[in-house]
Order: sequence, then structure tokens, then C-alpha cells
Amino acid sequence: MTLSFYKYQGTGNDFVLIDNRQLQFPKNNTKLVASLCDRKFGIGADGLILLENDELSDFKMVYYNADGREGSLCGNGGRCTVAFANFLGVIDKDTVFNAADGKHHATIADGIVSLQMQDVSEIKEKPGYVFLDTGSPHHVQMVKGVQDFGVYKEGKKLRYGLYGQTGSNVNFVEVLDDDTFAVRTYERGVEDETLSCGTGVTAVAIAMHNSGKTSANRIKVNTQGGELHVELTKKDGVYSQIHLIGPAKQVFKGEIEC
Ligand SMILES: N[C@H](CCC[C@H](N)C(=O)O)C(=O)O
Repeated sequence: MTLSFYKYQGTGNDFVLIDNRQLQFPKNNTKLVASLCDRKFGIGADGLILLENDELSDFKMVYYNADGREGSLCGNGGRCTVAFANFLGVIDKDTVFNAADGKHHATIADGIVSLQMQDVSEIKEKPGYVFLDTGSPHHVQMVKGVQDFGVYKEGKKLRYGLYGQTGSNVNFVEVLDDDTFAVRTYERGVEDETLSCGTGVTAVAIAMHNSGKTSANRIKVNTQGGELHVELTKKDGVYSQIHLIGPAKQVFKGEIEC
């Protein structure tokens, strides 16, 4: 089979995107998805995303981690899928689409995508870290000198040690300013550090606001792959109006025999 695909990246979190509106992609073939994401023997990506028709919204996004298994919400992937839908002419500048954790509103202008995330009301404060789910599960831990931190080693230990087989994404964060943070993420399902993790950046912004490290409602989070912003509102202990904002770019398109 000849498979047409597009490669997108959002602050260095990269994805294979496929227009699957005709439902031709073999969705249960975990090995195929993993092989397409393989950086030596395939296209190479942190994940693979199918854009499909949806009866109740503009489109549906189906996300697979690089291990080939269907994943939870991918924030950067969601932003890239909005850019892809705009490129295909499925949407113009404003959309509501369906993802693993339900419906999302998003806008796109000049290559910048603003993705509304689901409200967050449950934030588990633990000794030395915070756990919360922003569409995917996230462990958020403050460190000094995040650029020199052993993200892979420590991230893997926590992902399997503390969170078992189901796992969690693991974010190590450092305060840079009263509204700016740096984060590095060990990503579940990629089982490595990624250059950026959108649901992770969102979790970091909420955790930093909730613990009083910032009182800003627009928070800048520096990832290894670039800058993202998170806008949020806290009312009666619930975070809402959460928007993950940043670039989403088409890198190349191609065909692959598989
Ligand atoms: N690996 C994550 C899903 C993708 C998260 C990340 N790529 C993002 O941008 O949110 C998980 O299995 O929970």
C-alpha cells in the first residue's frame, strides 16, 4: 500500500499526520504505526495522528504514541491537526473538533494555533511533586538547573516506578521569572525525552499557578523545542478557559510503501 502523509511539528514535538477521512488506514496495526514513527527505519515522529470526519464536530483527531498504541490527548498534536485541517480546507480559522478527551475549540492565525484544553479541577499536591491530568497524565516536579538534569534516567524511573505500567508523563520544571518557566519532559509512549509536550506544558503552567509560583494568567513556558504560552483562569478552585498557544508547522509531505 502507498501511504500519503504529512510531517508536522509543534515546538519540536513531531508527528506523522494522515488524512483518514476515507477510513483507509489500518488503525489496529500497532506494528505499522510504530514502524512509521521509527526514526531509523521509518518516517520518524513522536506520534501519529489520523484526521477523520466526525458527525458532531468539524473533524476527529485519533492520536497514537510512537510505541504504536492509541494515546490520550496530545496538545501539540492537537495544534498540528488544526493546522493540517486548515491546510486541507476542512476548516478556516476557527474550529471545534473531537479528541480522546472530548471536544476542543481552537483558532489558527499566521501559523499560531490556540487550543482550548478541558477544565482542570483535580490537582494532587504530593511531597516534592504535583500530579494532574490535562488530557494526558502529568507528574510535575521542580528542579534546579533543568538543562543539566538527567531527564531520561529520572523520568523513566518515575514513569515506571511511581506510575507502573499505565505510567505518566514526567515534567521537570525550573522557575525563570515571575511568569516564565523552563520544562523538560519524559514522555509516556515515546519512552524518551521529547523536545516539547503540550499537555505537559499546560500541566506545568497550572501547577506553578496553583502553588503560587506565578499569579500571571498568561504564562510563558520554554521547552527545548521553543516557546509556548498558556492562558488560564482559576475560579472556585477550578482552572478553565485554558488555552495552549504556539506555532504548528508543516515540515514536509511524502509517500511511503507499507
Ligand atoms: N505521550 C502522551 C500523549 C502525548 C502528549 C504530548 N505529545 C502532548 O503534546 O500533549 C501520553 O501518552 O500521555
